[in-house]
Amino acid sequence: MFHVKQSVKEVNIGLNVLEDAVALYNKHAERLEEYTDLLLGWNDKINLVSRNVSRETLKEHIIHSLIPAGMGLLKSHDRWIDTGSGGGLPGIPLAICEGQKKWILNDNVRKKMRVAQDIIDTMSLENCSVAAKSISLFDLAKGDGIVTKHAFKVDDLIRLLGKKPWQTILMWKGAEEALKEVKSVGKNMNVTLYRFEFGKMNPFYEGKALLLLKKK
Ligand SMILES: C[S@@+](CC[C@H](N)C(=O)[O-])C[C@H]1O[C@@H](n2cnc3c(N)ncnc32)[C@H](O)[C@@H]1O
Repeated sequence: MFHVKQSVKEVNIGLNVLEDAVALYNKHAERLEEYTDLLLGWNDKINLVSRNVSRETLKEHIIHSLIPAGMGLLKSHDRWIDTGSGGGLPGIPLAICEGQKKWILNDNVRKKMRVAQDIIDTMSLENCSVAAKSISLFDLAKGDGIVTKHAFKVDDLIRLLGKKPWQTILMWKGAEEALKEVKSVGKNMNVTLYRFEFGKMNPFYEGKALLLLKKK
């Protein structure tokens, strides 16, 4: 069968973007560290992030979650669904730092969403709620944007969304897997890959990227 290749706009993202995310972290450090404490406490009981994750690595995950805020990529929607959220990444850090927007954490594992709800209640995060079900069963509204960090293959997520009125999907992914996976998606969307080029001093980000899908 003849396949027309999905065209992908590739953009290299420099260190200034990481510096912006670190500055955003520092601005909200107290609340983000409160979240870190709660997540570390729960992670001993339920596997939310990798077992025995250090506080330092968790800080990297949180800064990683904040990167699109500094890039202005969240401006397009007032409500975002974080699907495959697990322990609340990237949704909870974004809800803390982007307080004027609404955030819904979604995961199909109920016990993870019970933890997320407990964190939301403990922190009184009023712009954040949970939906414990498969994203395929979530009632997506027309103006909703979707964020998802290392949770789905591109075509799986698009298949799970089916005929829902999605417009923007922002995925935290490995750059090469993203390029491979995006080949099989339809031509009815604009695709941009933002590669993190933060240098050897920041090995956590090596090979990582943000993939932005926008329906035409
Ligand atoms: C690898 S974890 C990623 C967690 C988090 N985003 C992070 O970066 O730490 C993937 C998550 O996707 C969830 N998941 C898998 N299929 C799903 C579906 N159909 N709907 C919602 N969540 C799903 C899993 O339960 C799991 O918690």
